[in-house]
Amino acid sequence: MSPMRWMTEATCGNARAGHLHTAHGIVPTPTFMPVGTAGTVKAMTMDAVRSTGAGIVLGNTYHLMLRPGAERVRKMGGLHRMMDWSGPILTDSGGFQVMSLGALRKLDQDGVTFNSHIDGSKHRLTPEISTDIQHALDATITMCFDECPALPATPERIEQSMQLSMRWAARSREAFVPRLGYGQFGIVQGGTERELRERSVRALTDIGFEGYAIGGLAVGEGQELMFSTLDYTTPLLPGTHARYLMGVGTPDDLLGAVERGVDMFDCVMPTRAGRTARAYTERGTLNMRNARHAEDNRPISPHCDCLACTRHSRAYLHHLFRNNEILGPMLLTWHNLAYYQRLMRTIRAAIVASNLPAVAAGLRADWAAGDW
Ligand SMILES: CNc1nc2cc3c(=O)[nH]c(N)nc3c(CC[C@H]3O[C@@H](OC)[C@H](OC)[C@@H]3OC)c2[nH]1
Ligand SMILES: [Zn+2]
Repeated sequence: MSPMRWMTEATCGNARAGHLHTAHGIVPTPTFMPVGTAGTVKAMTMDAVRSTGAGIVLGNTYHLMLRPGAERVRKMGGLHRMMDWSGPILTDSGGFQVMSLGALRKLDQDGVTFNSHIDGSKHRLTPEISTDIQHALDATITMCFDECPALPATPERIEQSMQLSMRWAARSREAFVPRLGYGQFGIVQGGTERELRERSVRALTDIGFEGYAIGGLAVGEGQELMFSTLDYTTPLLPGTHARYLMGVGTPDDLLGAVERGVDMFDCVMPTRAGRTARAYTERGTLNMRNARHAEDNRPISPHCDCLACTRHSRAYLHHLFRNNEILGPMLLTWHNLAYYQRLMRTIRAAIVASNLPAVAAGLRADWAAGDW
């Protein structure tokens, strides 16, 4: 087993197709990583997750340290064992959740003290504590402990926050226990300020990581500002390492970010939409609660091999959601994740065949065409 590394297979413009080699298997990129925040991809068995073709799933330090606790996960054999997932797991470092979930929190130069949103108990996260927790979880990919400032924010606030995150990145790297096939990703910060992004990339590449994430985006800045930030940030990152855009996004976001050189993604949209009756398809999204589906015997998508599309109809999904049946969110989450994985395979094949521009135009035309 060699150290974790990303290998290029093909490029098409700024887009890349490659493979991420890890201790828990090789993952084709571009890849979409289902969110498994508290050690479960909500409403999905891991057999269902595997059937969609997912390569990497996510866990989260913040949620798992509160419940069941990192020490208990370690005693139970680690997250892979508990989740029944032998593939790679990427865990976020918890900083983002503390800022967005933690009821009360106090940020200082050394770390964050916060009260659990579950029972109000007091906790602390620092670069060292977060890195140790991710090690106890046996995460294949560990994320640096960072601070993601809420936008809009003044350039001064973003500069202060980025500098703090870079100091925390160095401490996270110091605390990381290198193991063959395991890796740690640095997280680029700097908001939508070009000069700050450039300084953040330099700080992280001086430290050296197995991969690099672009953080601080998908926090309300909008797609145009996100894409323009990617336009000048991804080319600064080493071409030989995987690039991960955190918290993104819609199918249109994914396509545009792959075109700008991003390899890895995570987003709650397909799973959250699955629980709220929103279906993703090649022709845009559908609200399965809408009465127009009540007697529609067609599958959600004619191109989908998921259980909802091969065994059931739109009318049945409509019925399940109207009756608040548990099977509704199960089937629709499965379908949405299957759609996201199929979309990534389509995009990857286009890069390998060097015809991403034509395929991208076709995808965008279909999304705009509206339902069949
Ligand atoms: C939605 N927009 C969005 N922008 C983000 C930016 C950052 C960032 O700069 N630093 C860190 N550390 N995390 C970020 C995150 C959280 C991703 C996690 O959030 C969890 O999804 C709920 C999931 O945890 C399993 C995922 O794990 C990687 C972001 N999410
Ligand atoms: Zn389907």
